[in-house]
Amino acid sequence: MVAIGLVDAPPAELTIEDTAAAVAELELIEELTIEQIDEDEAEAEAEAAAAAAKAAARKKRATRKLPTATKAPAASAPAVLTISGLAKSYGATQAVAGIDLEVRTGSFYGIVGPNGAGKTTTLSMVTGLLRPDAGTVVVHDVDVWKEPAKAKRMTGVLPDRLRLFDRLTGAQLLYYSGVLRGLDAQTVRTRSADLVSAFGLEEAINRLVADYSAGMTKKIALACAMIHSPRLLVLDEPFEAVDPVSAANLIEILQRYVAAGGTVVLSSHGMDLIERVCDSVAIIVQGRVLAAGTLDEVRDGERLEDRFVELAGGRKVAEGMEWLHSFSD
Ligand SMILES: Nc1ncnc2c1ncn2[C@@H]1O[C@H](COP(=O)(O)OP(=O)(O)OP(=O)(O)O)[C@@H](O)[C@H]1O
Repeated sequence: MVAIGLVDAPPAELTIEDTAAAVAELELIEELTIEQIDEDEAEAEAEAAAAAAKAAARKKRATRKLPTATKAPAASAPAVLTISGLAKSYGATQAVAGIDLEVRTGSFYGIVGPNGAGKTTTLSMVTGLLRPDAGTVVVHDVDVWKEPAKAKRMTGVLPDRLRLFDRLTGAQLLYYSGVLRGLDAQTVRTRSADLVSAFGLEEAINRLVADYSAGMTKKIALACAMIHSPRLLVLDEPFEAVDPVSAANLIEILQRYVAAGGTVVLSSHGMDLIERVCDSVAIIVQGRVLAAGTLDEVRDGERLEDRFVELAGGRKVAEGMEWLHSFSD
């Protein structure tokens, strides 16, 4: 092997073969260097393209017109619901790890969070269905866990796992819910008729609730939660399994209720829906509130979904699972 440096100043005894070998080696090195440069350039280009794409996405997000947020109640509006230091563990699982929230009268308040974030556990403690390990819940100056009966009269609840007396017909269930809340029979009948028509349950109302579809069950449960015209409605996933027309009806009913001074707290995975109807929102992740306030404060110039994904730890890149594409039949 001939040293490359010798090519520049070939000694007198250098043979033609040696010179040819040195030139070939030089050419090879040049080729490799060009390849390396090409690779580096490609890498730099890819990096620049990725940075440009990110910047463009950021610019697009910044210039994209966000859905207009509904006006939140004034900061001076009285609180209808105050949650302080709420915590709950199931054995070793800490479901709710010290939640503080304030919901003002006349607010349409959305609670969002990934699966298992602690939303249902929180709402169950708020509505007197699950005793907290620590913390307090106050509804209109009434401590839910000190005076549960009084607090429950002011609250309408749509729990997550619907446990209804489903061997009753829809009409019987509504009647039962009304009289249980202290309404007289005539008032229950009048309100039942309004609710049945608002939810489009006319055809089903005399059938057993056990035979209802998932969406119909949700609607009758919602009607039961509203029949005593509570000050506060706490609804866990109210739109899950509900068709778009019924959902639009329901939103209108809830918006009118809020406009008249009622307050709605609902959990949902539908970011667009929350953005469209709620004036305030809390993002709960791993049992803690990571952001809460008016919709504009929380989304901070981004879409709520982007903000949510950011706070919830970003998207996971799906790797592996190649077996899913091998189609075993
Ligand atoms: N009855 C229970 N026993 C034991 N662990 C529970 C129970 N209920 C909830 N958990 C746990 O508590 C955590 C919070 O659950 P929770 O149902 O409150 O979450 P979530 O935010 O409502 O979820 P999702 O969006 O999936 O409905 C999860 O880790 C869940 O596994």
